[in-house]
Amino acid sequence: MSSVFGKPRAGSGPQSTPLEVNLAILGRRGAGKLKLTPKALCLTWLTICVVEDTYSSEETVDHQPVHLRVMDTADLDTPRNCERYLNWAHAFLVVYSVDSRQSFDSSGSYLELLALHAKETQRSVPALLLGNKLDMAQYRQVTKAEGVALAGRFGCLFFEVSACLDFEHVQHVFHEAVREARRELEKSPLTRPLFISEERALPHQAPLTARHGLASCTFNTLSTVSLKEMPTVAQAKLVTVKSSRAQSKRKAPTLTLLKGFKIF
Ligand SMILES: Nc1nc2c(ncn2[C@@H]2O[C@H](COP(=O)(O)OP(=O)(O)OP(=O)(O)O)[C@@H](O)[C@H]2O)c(=O)[nH]1
Repeated sequence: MSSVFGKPRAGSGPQSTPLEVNLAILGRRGAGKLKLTPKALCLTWLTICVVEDTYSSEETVDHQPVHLRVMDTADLDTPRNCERYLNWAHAFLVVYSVDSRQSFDSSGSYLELLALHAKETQRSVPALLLGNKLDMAQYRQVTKAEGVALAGRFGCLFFEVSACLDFEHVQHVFHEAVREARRELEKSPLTRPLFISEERALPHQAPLTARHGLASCTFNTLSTVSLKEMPTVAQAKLVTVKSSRAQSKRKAPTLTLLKGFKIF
């Protein structure tokens, strides 16, 4: 095992600045995203939950300290309000459940969305396709070959795992995601600020829904709002943002956050 969750290893001294990696987990309801988050996998992991369902931890991957943030998104059946993760993540884990054809179909929509986003922004963000619930293989609705083929179509790595039973393999996948993100960051070292944008589409851009049949996604918000309008601390103000996870799970419609502060 190349690292210990939550415990920086000997050798990752304070002199080395951790690499910051944001990882978003996408997938249909019930695919196992929450189960896959290290919070669910390892109770000793030091998690800081500031934005609902975004977790962070100090990791060591290939002897390099990494500050890893994981966003467990909560779309219902199709991609929604995507800009909150499209512009935030350095890598994506697209998850389906091997015992659910519907979740596999949704993972195709997510990969399509990511490909469109990469095309529109001219920025490639790595994605990994993950077939979860391998322990349910006797109820398979999706073959491994189909997973391999879908991943091949979008040029992403593919894994089958069981979030319930195989912690080490899941951890390996997270580390692969970090490696993929690191490769991209080395090519283009501009790191994106963690920023919660208000859900507001600019009037001159048609939403993705209209153009590509995907649910309520706009690609433009952060690139125009956060990068140009990132306020100084003195200008920071309270804003209310929607949390789809809160809406779907905890029935709380909104979260109030301090806009302008680096959250972690
Ligand atoms: N057998 C099995 N069940 C799993 C596995 N991963 C998740 N589950 C179960 O599948 C159900 C859904 O898992 P979640 O992690 O909540 O799925 P989610 O994608 O976060 O779903 P939403 O929160 O609705 O978006 C739960 O009952 C989990 O216990 C797995 O690897 N094997």
